[in-house]
Amino acid sequence: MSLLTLSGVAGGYGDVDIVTGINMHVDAREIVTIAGTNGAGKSTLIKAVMGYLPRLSGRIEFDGHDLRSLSTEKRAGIGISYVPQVRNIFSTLTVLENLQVVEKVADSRKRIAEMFDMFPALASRRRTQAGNLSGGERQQLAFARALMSSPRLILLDEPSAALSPALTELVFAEVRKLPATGAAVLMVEQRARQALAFSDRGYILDSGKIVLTDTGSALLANEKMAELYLGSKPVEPVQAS
Ligand SMILES: Nc1ncnc2c1ncn2[C@@H]1O[C@H](COP(=O)(O)OP(=O)(O)OP(=O)(O)O)[C@@H](O)[C@H]1O
Repeated sequence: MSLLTLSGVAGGYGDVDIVTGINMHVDAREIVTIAGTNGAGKSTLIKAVMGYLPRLSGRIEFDGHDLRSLSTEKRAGIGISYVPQVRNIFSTLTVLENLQVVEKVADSRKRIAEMFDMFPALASRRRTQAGNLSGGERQQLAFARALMSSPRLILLDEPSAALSPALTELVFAEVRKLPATGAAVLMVEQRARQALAFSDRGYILDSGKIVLTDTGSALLANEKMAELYLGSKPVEPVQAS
């Protein structure tokens, strides 16, 4: 049985459904990327899993729980963490305080020490106000906050948003480490080619519907679809002769 299963999910913010007929799953410790056109409903889909959609139909199950019967807080309590695209840290608090304020952590001091082991850049900046961190460090802090509760599923909404190519590499390297902590990852990413290269599987969304799903490598190998939905191939650097 999958860790997360969506069956016939539809929903939106007003009268009109933004996503429809969604069937998808995420297995334990998998990395799954949702890619697709702008406005296709990618972020809407992960908001549905966390309970942020005002209108929803269909079934969402997580580890045997019917998620729709649970509040967002209860979903967090059973092992789901969500890292939104913006406002995912408290800028006026220090790095350490950002970790200390995460609620419902069994042994907060121990877990903070583990987070500092996992993210050494944060350890050395523990007294720094989070608003003064670099973009990459902020994203690491957002991940560390999400990991404090030892989740089994982390929902990431565009972790590379607003980051330079170099910082994107760094943040993606951190994403790749998440399964080793026991968490599966369901991620929305604009830099879809890069993300699918290290994802176990992916779903391509167009106008609120899944149009294709396969392993990350198979989606990248499907040149026609990749060109259509994943943007142009990055230009290879020219070798000096
Ligand atoms: N809070 C909201 N209230 C009303 N409509 C919304 C809300 N959030 C998103 N939408 C609309 O839902 C549609 C899908 O948005 P969503 O953010 O899920 O798309 P996306 O695929 O993640 O897009 P992008 O790649 O451009 O971020 C868009 O038309 C958007 O305007």
